[in-house]
Amino acid sequence: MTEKKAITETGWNFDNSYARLPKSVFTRQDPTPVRSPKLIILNDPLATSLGLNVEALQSNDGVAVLAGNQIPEGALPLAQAYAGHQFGHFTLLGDGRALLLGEQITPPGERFDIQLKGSGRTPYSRRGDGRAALGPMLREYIISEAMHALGIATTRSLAVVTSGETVIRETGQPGAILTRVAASHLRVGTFQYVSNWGTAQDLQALADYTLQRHFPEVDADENRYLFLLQEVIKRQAGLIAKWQLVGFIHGVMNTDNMALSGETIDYGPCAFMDAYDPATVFSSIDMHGRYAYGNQPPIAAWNLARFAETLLPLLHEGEEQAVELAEDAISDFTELYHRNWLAGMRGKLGIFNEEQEDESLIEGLLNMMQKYSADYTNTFRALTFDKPEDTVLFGATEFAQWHELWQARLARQQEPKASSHQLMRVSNPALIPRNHRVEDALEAAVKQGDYSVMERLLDVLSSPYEHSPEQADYSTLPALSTSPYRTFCGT
Ligand SMILES: Nc1ncnc2c1ncn2[C@@H]1O[C@H](COP(=O)(O)OP(=O)(O)OP(=O)(O)O)[C@@H](O)[C@H]1O
Repeated sequence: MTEKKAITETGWNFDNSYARLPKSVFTRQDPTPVRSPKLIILNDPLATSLGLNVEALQSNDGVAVLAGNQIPEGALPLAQAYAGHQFGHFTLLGDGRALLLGEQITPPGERFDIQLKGSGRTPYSRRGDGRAALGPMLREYIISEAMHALGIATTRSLAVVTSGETVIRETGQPGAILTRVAASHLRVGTFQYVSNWGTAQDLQALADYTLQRHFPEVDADENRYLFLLQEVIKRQAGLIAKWQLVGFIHGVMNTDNMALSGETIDYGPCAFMDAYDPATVFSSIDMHGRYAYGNQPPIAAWNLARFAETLLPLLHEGEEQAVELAEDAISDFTELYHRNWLAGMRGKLGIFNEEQEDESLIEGLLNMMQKYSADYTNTFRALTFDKPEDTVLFGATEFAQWHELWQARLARQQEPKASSHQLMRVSNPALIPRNHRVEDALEAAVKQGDYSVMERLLDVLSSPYEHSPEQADYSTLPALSTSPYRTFCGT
């Protein structure tokens, strides 16, 4: 299927399978060249794993590709069409400031989307300028790479280049382009677009493409499209559980930001929770807490129901039967999610086997953490190292009781204490990208052109489970502030 392409010195080896889909799902569009591209950061390990040559990528020609000023051989830039429910309201969207160059075929034959974000206007730009500012692109770079290091499926960041141009947001900001790497950029919103504006054939072609790309193991004898729905549900159940387990708040779980691959996508207003509180919201535009930490699982189910709706004509020719199949699949999400979450929580508490009361043990801890505003990450870390005195819970009567119950629970399993400790070490990160640390890194980078703060932060975030003394500084909490931390849809 993959055409043979000449491999350039940089190692780019493009195919563009998306361009073989019906024309209604994309528009061919070249990037708009920028004035003077400058490489700010390059992800060397990721580049190498993609089969790219780091030195060649850093050369003028290499950077020109990352800026959209040159199109490498075999690439066929295009803007993807998609729609989406944004805060519940259905809207026509599409890549308004991003272009898919194609898929890099790595030496072992894997396929990854290479997308430039901030590469100029497209037919889907609406009133936008098609550009991105340096701060939000570096923020996406930092947090997506931190998520990857935490072991959470995510789009990756290959590079950020500045454009030498100013973009106007509230003030003038340095313009930048992020190179995003993804298993694909197929979203729930891609299906919503085709379901609304494409033909039945377009929808089937898109579903077949998605199956081939992400679920090639589909059995010829089964209902392929039901399988697609069930597999997407499974991946999301696993993904959202992982978000909850590390306290990640996506912030803008619109249907256009749910990737069918099961990767986390769109790092605009996301942030990690400090003190445990299910009502935590960081996004400045999320007035009613639709995307609060505790709402993420039901919102994922809601988004998946929108996905299922698009598949109805493919699930069964009878409408009633199709709806029944879709409803059954969607109703599995809650149970699947819960199973993933519970398994992860057991790991965070060093528990290997299953007991009926585990859930109430976990809830007991979370309730106390909420009551005393205990830091989510640091509480689990303190328990990992058996240092309850490091938490604000220490001293509370209910904590002493809970601790006793927990210790008794650990004593009831066969595994020795050392094994529990080891399980907790690999289940509880010492480090998350703390909001104040990310802000400090961005401020130094954008305001002073000093990238050293960000580089050091990226370095420690690359091994979040290491629990080394050198990292200790990065797990301290921000100074108390009267105004809560706020994020903005990154532009
Ligand atoms: N400056 C801009 N110019 C044109 N379109 C834009 C601009 N900023 C955002 N958009 C478009 O608005 C929509 C919502 O934006 P949002 O910030 O959620 O996405 P994004 O961060 O640009 O993209 P992605 O979801 O791919 O990470 C998207 O369709 C996006 O392409």
